[in-house]
Amino acid sequence: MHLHAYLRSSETIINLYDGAIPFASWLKNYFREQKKFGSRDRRMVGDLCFCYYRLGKAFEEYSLTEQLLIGQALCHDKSIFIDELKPEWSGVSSGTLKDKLAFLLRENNGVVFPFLDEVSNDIEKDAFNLSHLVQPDLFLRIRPGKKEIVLQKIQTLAVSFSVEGDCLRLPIATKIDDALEVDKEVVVQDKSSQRVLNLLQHQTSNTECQTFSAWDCCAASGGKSILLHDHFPQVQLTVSDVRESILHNLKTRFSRAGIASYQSFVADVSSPQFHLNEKFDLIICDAPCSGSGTWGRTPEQLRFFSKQKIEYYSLLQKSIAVNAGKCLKEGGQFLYITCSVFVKENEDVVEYILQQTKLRLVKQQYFEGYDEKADTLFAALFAL
Ligand SMILES: C[S@@+](CC[C@H](N)C(=O)[O-])C[C@H]1O[C@@H](n2cnc3c(N)ncnc32)[C@H](O)[C@@H]1O
Repeated sequence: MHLHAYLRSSETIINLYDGAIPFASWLKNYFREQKKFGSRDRRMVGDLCFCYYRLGKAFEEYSLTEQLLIGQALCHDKSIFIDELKPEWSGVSSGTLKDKLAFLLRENNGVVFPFLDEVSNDIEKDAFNLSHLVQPDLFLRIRPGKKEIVLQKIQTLAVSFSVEGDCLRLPIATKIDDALEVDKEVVVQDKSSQRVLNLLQHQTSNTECQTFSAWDCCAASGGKSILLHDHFPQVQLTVSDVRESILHNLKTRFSRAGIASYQSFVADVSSPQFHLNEKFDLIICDAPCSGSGTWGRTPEQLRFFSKQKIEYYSLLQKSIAVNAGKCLKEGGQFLYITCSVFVKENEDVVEYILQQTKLRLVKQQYFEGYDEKADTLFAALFAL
């Protein structure tokens, strides 16, 4: 395909996509139906679209074609589109992101993240804003006892990688499924997500050899539960989620991960009718959220997320956290987690929990990923 044809195809796609499902899944389906795109075409068009979404609404007054080109200029050091169609911009390609933005935006203020006023003051806003122009990396967590075999296998992939403890960083498009046994040897888990239970570790050091009970009340497909199990294999685990279908995924993953002993149930923990007879030593409340700390991976959200939804999530998080908190044993710990950077979903929820329950705040912090091509998470540890 010709460069102009790539641009036209990307424009068609952007005009068709409505934000209802993640763009990556939508695009996969689109390409499956449109047989004319070869693998190079898919790569080129996909890249044009993703770089366009990374701009958020910062260049809205420009035409779609211009925005596609600006996306290339900002998100890549070198792009064939710039070399061929905008050679006058080539000079800025090697500058810093800030320089590039200043050159391309002229009068505009350089804000690609649309809700900076909602972002916590603990987040370095300039760096966070600019991070959306950079594609995050792929992170794997190496499971206990698997490091040697994983590192051997990873060499066969012939890709650049780095390892920090159990955290393996790879280029985003690395195909790992053929080389590694996902969930058995490694878990696909962002770097910040891998660190989030560290808040807990020193708190639970006295239970390290004893069994203790834990409830992951918004378990989804079990990312945090597998992490917890790997930190504390003696844990007596209970998992639940409002979606039965996601618990099926969890069961499949648990079976691959070798976790056989656990309880599971479906429950809407936000409901006023929610009640559980059991109490736990540890509750992990990885609440549904805007995901605003992960939009580097889903940049279409910079355009499609509506601000009213922040309030919706905040209310949901408050009711889930307060209801779940009632199931904590005296002396137990409650870990509230989101992958959001918004005050209303984090600090405000913490305040609400303190007002509405007997929980004490031990520590709260952001796990920042915006300087290192990773996600940003928030976690608050409470004790009773
Ligand atoms: C951020 S995800 C959890 C991710 C998971 N802990 C992990 O590490 O893979 C939030 C989960 O909360 C669930 N959820 C949403 N509303 C809920 C509710 N009212 N009660 C219980 N779970 C809920 C969603 O279905 C979703 O799977």
